[in-house]
Amino acid sequence: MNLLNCADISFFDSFIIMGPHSCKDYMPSPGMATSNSSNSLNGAHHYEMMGLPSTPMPWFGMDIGGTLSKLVYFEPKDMTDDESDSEIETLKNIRRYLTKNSAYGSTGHRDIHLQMDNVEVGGRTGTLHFIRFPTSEMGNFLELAKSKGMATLITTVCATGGGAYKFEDSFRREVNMKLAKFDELDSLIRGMLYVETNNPRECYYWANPTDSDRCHKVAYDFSKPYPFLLVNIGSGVSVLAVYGPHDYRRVSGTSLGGGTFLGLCCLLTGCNSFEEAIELASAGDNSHVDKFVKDIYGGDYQRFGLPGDLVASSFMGLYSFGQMNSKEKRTSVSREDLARATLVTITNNIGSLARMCAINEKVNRVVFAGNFLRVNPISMKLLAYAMDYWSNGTLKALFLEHEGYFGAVGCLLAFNEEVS
Ligand SMILES: Nc1ncnc2c1ncn2[C@@H]1O[C@H](COP(=O)(O)OP(=O)(O)O)[C@@H](O)[C@H]1O
Ligand SMILES: CC(C)(COP(=O)(O)O)[C@@H](O)C(=O)NCCC(=O)O
Repeated sequence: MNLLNCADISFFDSFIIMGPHSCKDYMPSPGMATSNSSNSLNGAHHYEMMGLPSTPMPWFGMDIGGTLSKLVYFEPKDMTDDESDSEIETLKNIRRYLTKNSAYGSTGHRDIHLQMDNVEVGGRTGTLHFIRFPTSEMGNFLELAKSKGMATLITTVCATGGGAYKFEDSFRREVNMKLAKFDELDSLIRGMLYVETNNPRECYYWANPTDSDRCHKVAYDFSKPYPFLLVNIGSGVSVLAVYGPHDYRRVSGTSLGGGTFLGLCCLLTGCNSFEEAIELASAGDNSHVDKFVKDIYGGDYQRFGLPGDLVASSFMGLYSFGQMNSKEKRTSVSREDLARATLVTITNNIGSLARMCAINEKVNRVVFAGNFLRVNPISMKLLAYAMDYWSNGTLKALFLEHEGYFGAVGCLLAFNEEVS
């Protein structure tokens, strides 16, 4: 298993043991570090005694998506001396382990730049930490948990995303852990509204998106958010029309999403990761691959307002007869160009769907979220331009710093509200 090495086992041990409610149910297995546990108050009991909300620490929210699992960890910072003294050693170890490291094995990462300090969750003040790992590692994660004797533990973790359903039986079977499941789109909206409210620079737009010298991010005041369209670009794409905190509809979606980009890009270029795919695309030129309106019309298609530099047909440039025949052109095109063309194709298609949905729903703000936009300014700028251009300036594309983490935050909040 790649996700974990020996040093990391404590992270996942900790995670499995210490989901919400776990202190109450926690039974240490032989050999575990529990030096203080015998004479410590358990979490739930302790908080009740202190008059604090009864959800025991640690607090995790997990969003198990089609590609990535997102884990949000709340680190309390308002602990009294009494509370600190009586905290069991395992909890201290978890906090230390999670907050001192930024990488967990070769595929687990903490996005330190996204950390949110001094936020309030469930009546407590603390820090939110943002961690992700590939969902493809989940089987190994459970395997490891089992091999560590976790099956004897009874604990509950709040979870959302398709994986909360898909892996529910495996969690119960392998580690005897219950998942408190929350709907992913409810969680997405709840988390997004919470993070946006708590981070003044969360929401932004791209000014001058087509001018590389003048293009820059500008903070956007999203304090009066409704109505808006929320386009979540994960493995696939969901489009939600949001009219209030609990009032929304899933109006559309497409299977051509972030997963499609990554899959096609790996096939076409031989790349092996999202980061590599984006790096290739950044150095590529889709005009070597796509066919433009001007390639067909010799200029603009004026009657219907299609500019000559609009892609008329994605990837078709590879097969057209210009100076070279198609076979030569195919072999002369670079991996970078193919990656760029794939990125542009997927992004434009999502932009087009978003625009149609916005018109249908009569909204003028389109918020894009999801990890497809991670380290991906090319797509953000394309979406920003497309929304603006095709709406004659009436539609605004907005983006969010915490891109793919809202579902995990939302289910953490929902769980705490439900319990307290
Ligand atoms: N490190 C990464 N590994 C894989 N995909 C990534 C990574 N970073 C960004 N992505 C992109 O994000 C998409 C997944 O987005 P996410 O919002 O996490 O969706 P899901 O919930 O379906 O996993 C991938 O399909 C890919 O396009
Ligand atoms: C099924 C999903 C909600 C799962 O969410 P994801 O893990 O992709 O973030 C999403 O992939 C989706 O909306 N797909 C598009 C399906 C469609 O409308 O064609």
